[in-house]
Amino acid sequence: MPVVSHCSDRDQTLQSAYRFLDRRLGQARQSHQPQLVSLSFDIPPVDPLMVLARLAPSSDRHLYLETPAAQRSVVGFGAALVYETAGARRFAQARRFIEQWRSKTHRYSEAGPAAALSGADGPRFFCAFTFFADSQDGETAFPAATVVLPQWQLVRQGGQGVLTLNYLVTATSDVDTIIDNLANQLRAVERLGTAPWRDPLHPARLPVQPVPEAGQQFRTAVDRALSHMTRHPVQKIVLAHALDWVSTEPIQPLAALGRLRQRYPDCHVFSVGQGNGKTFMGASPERLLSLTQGQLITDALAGSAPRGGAPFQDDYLAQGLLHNPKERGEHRLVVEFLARQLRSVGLWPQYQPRPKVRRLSNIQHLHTPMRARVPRHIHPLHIVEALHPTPAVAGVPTREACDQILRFEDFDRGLYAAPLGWVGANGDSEFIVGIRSALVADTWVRLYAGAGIVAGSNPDREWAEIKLKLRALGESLV
Ligand SMILES: C=C(O[C@H]1C=CC=C(C(=O)O)[C@@H]1O)C(=O)O
Repeated sequence: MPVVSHCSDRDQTLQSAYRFLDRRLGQARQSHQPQLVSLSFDIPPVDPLMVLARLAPSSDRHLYLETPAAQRSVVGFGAALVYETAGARRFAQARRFIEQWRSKTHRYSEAGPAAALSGADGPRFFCAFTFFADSQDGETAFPAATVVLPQWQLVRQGGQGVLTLNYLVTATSDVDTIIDNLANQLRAVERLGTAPWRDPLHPARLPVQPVPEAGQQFRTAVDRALSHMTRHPVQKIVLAHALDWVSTEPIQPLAALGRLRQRYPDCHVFSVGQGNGKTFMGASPERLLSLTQGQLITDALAGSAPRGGAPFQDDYLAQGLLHNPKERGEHRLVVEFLARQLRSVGLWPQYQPRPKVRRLSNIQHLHTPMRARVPRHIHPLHIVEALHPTPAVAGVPTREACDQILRFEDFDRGLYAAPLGWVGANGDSEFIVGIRSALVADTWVRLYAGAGIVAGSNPDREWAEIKLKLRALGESLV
């Protein structure tokens, strides 16, 4: 994948981008094969929500992923390539699709050397997987595996921004039009400035949110799961609850994302949509995989306690969490699973023997970050496949726990608790687990929350945890 030229003056750059595209057009005509191009340019570090608000047509596919505390974001819209599949081989098929195109991409980069070094330029293949390999009832409208190479992709890392145009040049492509569109987009991005996006129409209101019903159904499911565990060798089942709710006014996904990133700056705020009016969004504390220049980090996150009203209460609850054998056991199952799965793909995970407490605005969790060096020949999706679903969202053993989830839950998980992220041109990659999430379609919303059930779990306390999670999300949506 050769990278061509670096020059500073924009007009000059557009001219050389023109010549570059014209050569690809010649190749497409000669070979009768479409040529995938990816052109990257330095831009100011624009706010990704501003991009979604001002530049992305609502009928376009999009993916947005931001970690506010790290000042890192990626947003993409439109589609140069789309691949959808389902079934047990979906990760392998997605991997093959990405590799087939990644190796053939013609790259042009006017982004500076820092962008190249940090992998901010070049194509990023966005991926969304559902929890189960085959969708259960189709109501969530997302295929079991989707790979999209967005037409427009904006990466922000600290004070640096890069715009990338991905485009499939065919024998009938018009290079003048492509360059005009590119020049317009670059101008539009520069006009956005770097001020943070604020929703002018829908400022945060008082927390009016859907009130979860009494939870009898969930508590009964917990009872049944506990009774199943006494009779079968299943150590943990993560049961989730879906709360459907119709608002009096349409939900504004952008305003909700703005509130989520303000309230959960340490989390990974995300949104994905296919341009059909349904948006899956949330703020997940759980990173499935972050791969930067061969260094992998994954989060073991399981075991929860509420936040206290004052620092001393917070510390008291955190100490209780750290010394609670049930919560520690639940956490240990995740650590052991991740370590085993990483080893199964040839990696050597490093981690501290004792978890830390990770505090979010509304809840605290036991957390063990795990690291490993990843050789170049191991594909990020190979690791994603080995790790999904972790016992933080499924249970132990995985297969049996998933069977019980299908028995006890009465809704399709869709993208909830499943891997969502991207694979970059240089092998870097990032995937989060889509928890603390909601599916939004105009006035309709489905909120998801789950809790790990192990021997000793108390149905009332698990329901309290579910309510806490649902309320936090519901408050951000309206
Ligand atoms: C499945 C969810 O959370 C998981 C992640 C962290 C802590 C969890 C817990 O303590 O139960 C859950 O395993 C969810 O929030 O929907």
